[in-house]
Amino acid sequence: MTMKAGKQKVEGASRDIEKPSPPSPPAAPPKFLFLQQLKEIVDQVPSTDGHNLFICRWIPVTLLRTVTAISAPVAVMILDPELDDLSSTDMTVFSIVGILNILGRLTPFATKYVIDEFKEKLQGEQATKVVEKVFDMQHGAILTTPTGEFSQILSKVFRNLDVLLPALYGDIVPMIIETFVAVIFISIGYGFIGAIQLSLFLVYTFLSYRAAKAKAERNKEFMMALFSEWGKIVSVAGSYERAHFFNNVDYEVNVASTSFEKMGAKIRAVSRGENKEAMLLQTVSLTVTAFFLGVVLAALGDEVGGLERAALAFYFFTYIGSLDVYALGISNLRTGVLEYQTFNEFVNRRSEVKDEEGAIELQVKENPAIEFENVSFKYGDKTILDNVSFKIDGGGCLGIVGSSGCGKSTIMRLLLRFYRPSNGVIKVDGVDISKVKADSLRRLFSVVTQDAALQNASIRDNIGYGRMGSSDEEVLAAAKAAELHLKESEGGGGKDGEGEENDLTLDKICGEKGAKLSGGQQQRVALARAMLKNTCIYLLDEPTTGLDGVVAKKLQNTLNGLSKNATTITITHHLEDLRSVTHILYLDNGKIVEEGAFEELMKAKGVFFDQVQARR
Ligand SMILES: Nc1ncnc2c1ncn2[C@@H]1O[C@H](COP(=O)(O)OP(=O)(O)OP(=O)(O)O)[C@@H](O)[C@H]1O
Repeated sequence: MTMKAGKQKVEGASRDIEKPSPPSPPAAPPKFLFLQQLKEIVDQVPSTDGHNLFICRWIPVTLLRTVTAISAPVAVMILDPELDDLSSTDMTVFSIVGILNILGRLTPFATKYVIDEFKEKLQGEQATKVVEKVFDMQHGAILTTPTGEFSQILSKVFRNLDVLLPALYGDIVPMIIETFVAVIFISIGYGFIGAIQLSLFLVYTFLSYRAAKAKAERNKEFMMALFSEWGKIVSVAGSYERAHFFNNVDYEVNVASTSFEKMGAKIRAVSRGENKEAMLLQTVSLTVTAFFLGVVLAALGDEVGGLERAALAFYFFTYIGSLDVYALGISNLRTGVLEYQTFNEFVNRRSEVKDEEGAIELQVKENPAIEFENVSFKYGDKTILDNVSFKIDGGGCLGIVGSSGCGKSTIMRLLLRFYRPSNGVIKVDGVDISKVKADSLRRLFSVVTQDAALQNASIRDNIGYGRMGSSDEEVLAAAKAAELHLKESEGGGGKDGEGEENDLTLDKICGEKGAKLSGGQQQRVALARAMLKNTCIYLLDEPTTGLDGVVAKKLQNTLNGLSKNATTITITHHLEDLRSVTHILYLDNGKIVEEGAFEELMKAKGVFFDQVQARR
């Protein structure tokens, strides 16, 4: 590969001065957000496997509940019986009403059973959607969220359906159906009483909703505190070695116990507030509703007989009992929707680098060229890359060096399109990467980063992750290429470094984040994974970190050999490793301050030369 001198810009002459954009005012919450979110949740239901069966079971159970609830007053209204002269028809109908009322007591259990079975399916589906959303999030947002906080958010949305579905399908919708059916019958039989019942129901619903909203807002406050405090508590597990290295066990315990205390204080504050407002509002409105219905019954005209009065009283008595459960359902629904909203706020920090409309598949026939044209990038207001331009011809090998934090890895992230440059264009094989499908772009890269990011699975699975469905022979060949000698490999293997025996096999479990392997072994598994993918662009960010000298040297030879078959970018602090690369960029403060081949830079006796000398 040859670097074209004319294309290389050491310093951009016409650099855009990027001013921080003024903070935008907070967006007003959309109107009827609750209903929108509820619709979003309910809309998911029909897509769920088993939905039709659920509806088939739920409808009869709900109808039974409605029929049961209104059976007594409707029977009396239709039959108009005389208390001291009951006919055999009256007796039969009243027996049926009695049986219905006994069955009616069982409907909450039946509803729960029907919902539970369906909920499991929906939870499974929703969990999948949740994880898909996570992979659609902003790179920075996901990386900077503590694991403990993240796990809380995920578990909350999963548990959320436990509350939400029974509230909606078990308490609220059946109560609304029951009320409207009852109001129709009672209006037919007693005129104004139906209208009064409907008005009281609507007012009660409104007040319960307000109480539920206040409670949910407080719960949200609690939830946010819980997420971040829980994140701190969970991080204690990861502090084991650090705490002992620095004799800071007391400090770590204190961090966790302070978080527990803060959570406890939040719980107390939330429940105190709840008692004061929400519960008071709900209790008062229930009492007022009961009182008015009582007054209405007492005010019925003389033409309404004792049996009718008793049937109506019985109905309103049980109805008021159901109202209490209904209010609890509203409260649970409001909380459930708010939790869903909180989760959405988290995952909706979507990647800004989505595929554009009409994005094309990037297809390359041979090793592609890579080009940065006047690329600038900021994290927030902080400029990380400032007008960077370079080009690697197809099959070329570029080394990127520079002080820590100068923006080397950022170049890699921009190339993989995790972020969008604030200025400039990045091209792969001559195509602007913002115009292509991200999947087709990423398919071209084999990546090794400083963090091996291993799964808690076998070495076979970890290497095989590079190309799913690979055979053991292919996995072993990749391991060998990465200087990871497994026992199953040809010639006995099982040797590390200068021939030290190891116990590595394909079945060896790597542990959480590779904890059961040494740092160097983790790094070689990560390399083998990339080598198994074996694509036309290799991105190597400190690929020999953590390796002993002999293995590092062998591996470096292998990596140097890669450049014959791929376009390669190597980021490293080991400057001597860059002797064979075709071109080196020296970055400082987001700018290219020196560039050229190794020997050219040594002759120039600039910063690169100083760094090489300092390391000798
Ligand atoms: N997600 C992020 N949000 C905000 N700033 C970030 C983020 N990631 C990195 N940075 C900042 O961007 C700058 C460049 O980071 P980058 O990882 O590119 O450095 P680097 O040159 O690869 O460093 P090193 O050699 O230490 O790996 C650093 O100052 C870092 O603090």
